[in-house]
Amino acid sequence: MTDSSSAVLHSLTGLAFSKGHGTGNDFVLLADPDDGNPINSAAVAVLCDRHQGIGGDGLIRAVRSEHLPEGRELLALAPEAEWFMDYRNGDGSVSEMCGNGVRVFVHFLIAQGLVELAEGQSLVIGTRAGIKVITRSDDGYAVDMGPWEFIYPDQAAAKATDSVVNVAGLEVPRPALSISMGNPHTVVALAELSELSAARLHDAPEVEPRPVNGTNVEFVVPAEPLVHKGSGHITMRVHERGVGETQSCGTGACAAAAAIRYWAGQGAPDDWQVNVPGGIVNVRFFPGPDGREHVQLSGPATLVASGVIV
Ligand SMILES: N[C@@H](CCC[C@H](N)C(=O)O)C(=O)O
Repeated sequence: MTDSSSAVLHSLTGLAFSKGHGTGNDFVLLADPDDGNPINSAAVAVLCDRHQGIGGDGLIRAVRSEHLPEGRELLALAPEAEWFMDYRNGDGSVSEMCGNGVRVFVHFLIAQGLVELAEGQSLVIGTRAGIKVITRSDDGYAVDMGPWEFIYPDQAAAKATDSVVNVAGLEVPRPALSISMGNPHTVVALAELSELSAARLHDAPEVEPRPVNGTNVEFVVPAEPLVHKGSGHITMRVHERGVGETQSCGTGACAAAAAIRYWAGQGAPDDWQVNVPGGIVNVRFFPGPDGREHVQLSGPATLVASGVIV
């Protein structure tokens, strides 16, 4: 352990944490209702380190919205959004949104006794991508992720793709489509599962043009046939901004389904099953209460451990 990471860990002695995941996308979870332990990026990186810390793709701090400037803005719109998901990537960088994280966050709030939520009930929470409504079901949580958007709407409308991605393991650059789910994504469709396995996602793929704040990159293979029993089926791997390859990415699954559905054209289904290395998540497109098309993400949430930094 380096002197600096050991000093960072030492400064966190006594901090209680939990560890959880959603389809293998794993998080360190901290309950900090009154913002008594604001955490900096160095501490996040040490806690998320898989060899010298607890290990996780990201860190989620549960804090009351009233304590953060971005939370207070949301409270003005939705006073019921008491809890804010303060999400960081494993390298310490801040992201606007995490789709798997939001389910695990709500599961953690319930386990900590900070909220009560029975099956069929919904909770409104704050995130850096706005308020989200989460409904508990018998096997997990369904989240209204809000509308999806093209990052480059003019190019997407004109050419159906707007970017080019180079990744180790695949010989030629691939066309791609960049989609925002509150956070940025660039989706590449591949023809074969063998190509999906060949892609080497240890290092970040090169994306041109690169969205200003970077991007998460999804590689997707549509099933053959694409639609089975009324749902679209796709298989996905992802390289996450600020993390590397992960077992799953909820916002990435939404962006991937949106891109494949857009490319499939009229008649493409609203329901999608997205197979990721860590399991399955489901995506549904539906008319939102604001008149725009919204995306619902559903899947499991699991807590695996709790402990204290020594
Ligand atoms: N794994 C998350 C996305 C986490 C944030 C992402 N790495 C970013 O920087 O935008 C998900 O499940 O959505």
